[in-house]
Amino acid sequence: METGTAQILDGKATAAAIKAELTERVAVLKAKGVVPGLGTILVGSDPGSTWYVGGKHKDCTEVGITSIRRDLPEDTSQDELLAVIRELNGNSECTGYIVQLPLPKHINQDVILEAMDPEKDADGLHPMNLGRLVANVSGPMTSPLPCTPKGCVELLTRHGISLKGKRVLVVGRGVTIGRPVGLLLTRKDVNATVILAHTGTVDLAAELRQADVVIAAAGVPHMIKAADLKPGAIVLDVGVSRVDDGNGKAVVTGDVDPAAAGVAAWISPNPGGVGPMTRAMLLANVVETAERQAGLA
Ligand SMILES: Nc1nc2c(c(=O)[nH]1)N[C@@H](CN(C=O)c1ccc(C(=O)N[C@@H](CCC(=O)O)C(=O)O)cc1)CN2
Repeated sequence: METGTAQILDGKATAAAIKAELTERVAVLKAKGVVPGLGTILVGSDPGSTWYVGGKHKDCTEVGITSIRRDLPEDTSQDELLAVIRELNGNSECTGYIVQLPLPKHINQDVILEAMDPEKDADGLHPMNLGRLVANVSGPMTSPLPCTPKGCVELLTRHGISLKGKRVLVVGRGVTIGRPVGLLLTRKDVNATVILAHTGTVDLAAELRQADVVIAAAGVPHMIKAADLKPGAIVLDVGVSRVDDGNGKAVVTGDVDPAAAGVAAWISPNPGGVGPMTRAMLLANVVETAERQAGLA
């Protein structure tokens, strides 16, 4: 098998270019007296979630968006969290906000997401906004899209890759990635044919062999091997796991074995692929919402 041929879907460089564009759009908004503000709610002190939230605030500073942080202890009750949600729903400095996921097990994620003001949902995960994605097959989207699915499409588009007529296999049916990415890719502006595989899929190997594009979002380290792929496939490695590097240090690992680069035509590295795009798309959602609120979009 030939090795090392895949071209890289460089999320880091693409996200940097998007952030530069957003910085200009934020300046236009501010000149019109509109100050976009992102709120974050973090419950607990999981190191990954703490790092992601810190990154969101750093990104906001970089592009000129105000940010508001609500960090709560692990034992915060569902009612206490709902009170913070109500506070941000009514906070005029916060034009959009997110609740960092996953939440501790004693809190019902569905109840929390549903309590958010859908017009302030910067993650596109409120059931109203997910419903808008289900309902809207071809018109312009005027509600926020979940950040990782939106980042996948943007990463491909900015590398000149069209999914029209392509057979896309999504591995993973989670609410933040797998399910919404399937909806996004089957809209008429993308026109892909999507197969959504999950733990109940009987013959994943057969599906992988036929897929022109694989979006791996299962969260199982290196589950997709080079030999599983159709030669020339486009591979987006979205899964994030932290594994021991053998010296007691936790390192980020994707769902795709790095040797897959020898078979794929395009591959997103992990880290450095879809992760930075997720961060950039959150900023894009905040800016787009502020532009709509100001009648500029
Ligand atoms: N409310 C939300 N919660 C979660 C989301 C989300 O979109 N909204 N997605 C993930 C976490 N996440 C953002 O919140 C996120 C994940 C990964 C990255 C990223 O840039 N990863 C780096 C590697 C980082 C590392 O070393 O740990 C990369 O891929 O290069 C950014 C954001 C779950 N929760």
